Order: sequence, then C-alpha cells, then structure tokens
Amino acid sequence: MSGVTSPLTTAQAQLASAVEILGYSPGLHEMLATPRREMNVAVPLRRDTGEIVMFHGYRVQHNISRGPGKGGLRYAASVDIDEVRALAMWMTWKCAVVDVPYGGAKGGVTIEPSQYSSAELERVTRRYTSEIMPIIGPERDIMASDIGTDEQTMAWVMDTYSVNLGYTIPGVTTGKPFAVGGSLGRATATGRGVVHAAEAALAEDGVTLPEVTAAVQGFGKVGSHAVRWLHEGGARVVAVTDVDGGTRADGGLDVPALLAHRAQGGRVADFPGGTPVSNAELLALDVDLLVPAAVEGVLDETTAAGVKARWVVEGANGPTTPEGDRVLADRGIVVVPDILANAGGVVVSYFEWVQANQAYWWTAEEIADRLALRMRTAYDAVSRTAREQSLSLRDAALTIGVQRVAEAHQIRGLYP
Ligand SMILES: NC(=O)c1ccc[n+]([C@@H]2O[C@H](COP(=O)([O-])OP(=O)(O)OC[C@H]3O[C@@H](n4cnc5c(N)ncnc54)[C@H](O)[C@@H]3O)[C@@H](O)[C@H]2O)c1
Repeated sequence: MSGVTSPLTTAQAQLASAVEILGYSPGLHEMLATPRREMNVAVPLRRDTGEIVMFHGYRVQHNISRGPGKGGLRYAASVDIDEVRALAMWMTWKCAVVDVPYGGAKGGVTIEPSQYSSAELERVTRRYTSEIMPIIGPERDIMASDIGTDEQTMAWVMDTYSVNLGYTIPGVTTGKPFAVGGSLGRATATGRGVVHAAEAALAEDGVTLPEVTAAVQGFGKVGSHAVRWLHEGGARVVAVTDVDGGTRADGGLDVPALLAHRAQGGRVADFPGGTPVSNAELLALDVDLLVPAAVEGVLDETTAAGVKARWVVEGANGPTTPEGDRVLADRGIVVVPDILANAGGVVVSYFEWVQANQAYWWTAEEIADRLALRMRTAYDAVSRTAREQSLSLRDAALTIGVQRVAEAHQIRGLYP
C-alpha cells in the first residue's frame, strides 16, 4: 500500500481530472464529488464467549441520480468512512461506464473477519443490516459482497431485510446463493469480466491470450476467477499471490491444481507446484499481463517504476495511485482501469437484480453472452474516446462515466 495516497485522495484526483477534461464548473464538480447520503452506525456484537465488543459500520450513497445506489459491503480492519466514500464514488462511475441503471454506493464494517466465528459474523451482519435498513432496498440501494464478505453474508442481509419487512425481497442484495434468488455466473463474473477486458486490450495490439504470460495479485473472489479464466483462455499464469505471499512457476502454474489446493484450505504460498514469491516481487515480474486484484494503492510511484508488464488490468478497485498512473503512462504501459476492467461483477449483479425483480431466471449461457457483450461494448466506447481525445483509458472511462452522471443531474434539474 502506498501509505501516502489514500483511496479517497485517488478517487478525488481522478474526478478532478475528468472534470477538467469535460470543462465543468466548480459547482458541478463539487456536486459530483459530494456523497448524497452517508450513514454511520454502531454495530455491537455479543461474542460467542458472552463478551460485548463494538464495531463501526458505514453505508455511503455517493450518487443516486441514475438509479438506486449499488455497491459492495466490505469487512476489513482498514475500513473507515473515507475508504467507503472512495469505493462508493468509483461505483458511481463504474455503473455509468457499463450503463447499468444504478448510482454508486458502498458499505463497510471495521472488522477483521478472520478473527470471528461464522455465528459472530452472522450477528454482525444482521445488526449492521438492521441499522442501515432505512436507506437500503431493491429500489433504494442494493448491496453485494466485497473483501471479507461472501454469498452467505448476502443471504443474511437479504434475510434480515426480508424478515423485518415481512416478505421475501431477493432484490435487496446481489451475489446471493442461487438457492435464494442468486444468478448463475455471478460468483465468477468479476474475474470473467477482467479477462474480457484483458482480451480486448490485447486485441488492440493484435495479441491473443495464448500468446501472453500473466501474474495475478489476490486470489479471492476476483483474483481466483481471473486466474481460472486466463488459464482457460490459454494464457500462461506464472505467478499468483494473496495476503500471505504466493507461488511462481515460470513455465506456467498448474491452475486447476492451485484452485483445488485452495479449495482444500491450502495457502497459495504453500502450493507445492511452485516456488515462493512475495507481493512486491509479483508486481515487478517480467510478464506481459499484470492483474492487481487485491487491495488499493499497490501501484504507487515506486512500485509502478518496477512494473515490467505491458498491460495492467485492474481487477481491484483503486490499485494504482495517481502518481503510479503517471509513471505507468510515461513508461508506455497500458492500464485498463478498474471502473471498466472489474465491472463484470456489477453487470451480472444487475442481471441478478433484474431476474429477482421479475422472478424469472436466465441460463448460464444467456448470462455469459450478455456479460461478454456489455464488457465489449463498454471497452470499445472507452477505447474510442481515448483515441479520439488522446486520453488514457482511465481518463476516457472516467470522462464517459462522469458525463453520464452529470447529464442525469442536468436533465433531472436541481430541486427545489
Ligand atoms: N467481489 C467482487 O465482485 C468485486 C467486484 C469489483 C471489484 N472488486 C474489488 O476487487 C478487490 C478484491 O475483492 P474480492 O471480492 O476478490 O475480495 P476477497 O476478500 O475475496 O479477496 C481478496 C484477496 O486479496 C488478498 N489480499 C488482501 N490483502 C492483501 C495485500 N495487502 N496484499 C496482497 N493480497 C492481499 C487476499 O488474501 C485475497 O486473496 C477489491 O479491491 C474489491 O473492491 C470486487
């Protein structure tokens, strides 16, 4: 992590850059920068031992001009209101870039989930959900999983919301298990979308997946599926890390064996089919494609200078600081930005919400085809804008997203 540039500073600098390109007034800039609603809640937990501990939780609706708020729920020790504000702002631009009818939101609880039992996490989730009930709902703000939360967390949120209102409302969360109104293909969607974005970026240089080597940081809900789809697409995945470090094999990791090792509870760093590699080493490996899919701020001025990859495809939100961005751009490295590259998750979340609201479920093939089409359409629009206006892919994506949100503001008018 950079330690210098916080996620909120990064998000604000990115917005400022888009506003400058678009020539917007200071007033409109401020309106776009300011979250519409924020909720700060206390989350007391009775531990399994009977002891009471207090946590803090947040829900930020950065913008709701294009539709209900949409965004994940993060459980991590790093969570604070500013991190949630940054993540909510990125959701606003992301939903606009892939043109799903949502605003941007995010939630978080400052808790290290690995330190608590499943029963404790269930109680934290139900209490947090009850506290933010007034501002969430399928037409208000729809939650999904993020770092430290999963399908089970989303089922608890949906159940708590539904029980309190007296009937089942699957559309209040996405990323739920299929048995309670989830969508086929949601669990793998973000990773799959990352690979669609990578393929589109490579294709601009006439390169295909089987011709490239790749390194992926993060082996969670995004990283593990990105690794899987990269492998299935023919790329040679040579290194993977998670929070404890990772594994490397220059001839290519045996990805099915790594996924099986992980599924059995093994640490990536202990995978017998590779040699150890640290997170810092992974970022500087001599590979074609680098996919940071873990946490914010890992590519700063210093680490960006060591990147040897030709393409960086951002699976994580905010993995590159503005200083890191400048270094990568100066070195001619193509960065496919987070709000485009990892948007596959929110695209299939949108499909899940649509299916839940109409109580009619689509096939896995329909979902995969529609996801691929959305990612391709969004990539092409961003790439075209970048070419026509001589912008980076990041500035092009931000410009498209910010412009769509500003347009919604302008058409709706300022009340009163
Ligand atoms: N889950 C989604 O659908 C989704 C969608 C879009 C963006 N994202 C973003 O992708 C990133 C990862 O989310 P996720 O859902 O996969 O979370 P996750 O909790 O499932 O996985 C996180 C992974 O990152 C690793 N990690 C944590 N801290 C690290 C560190 N300091 N250095 C290296 N690795 C570290 C963990 O070990 C784990 O492998 C986040 O930035 C998240 O906001 C997630």
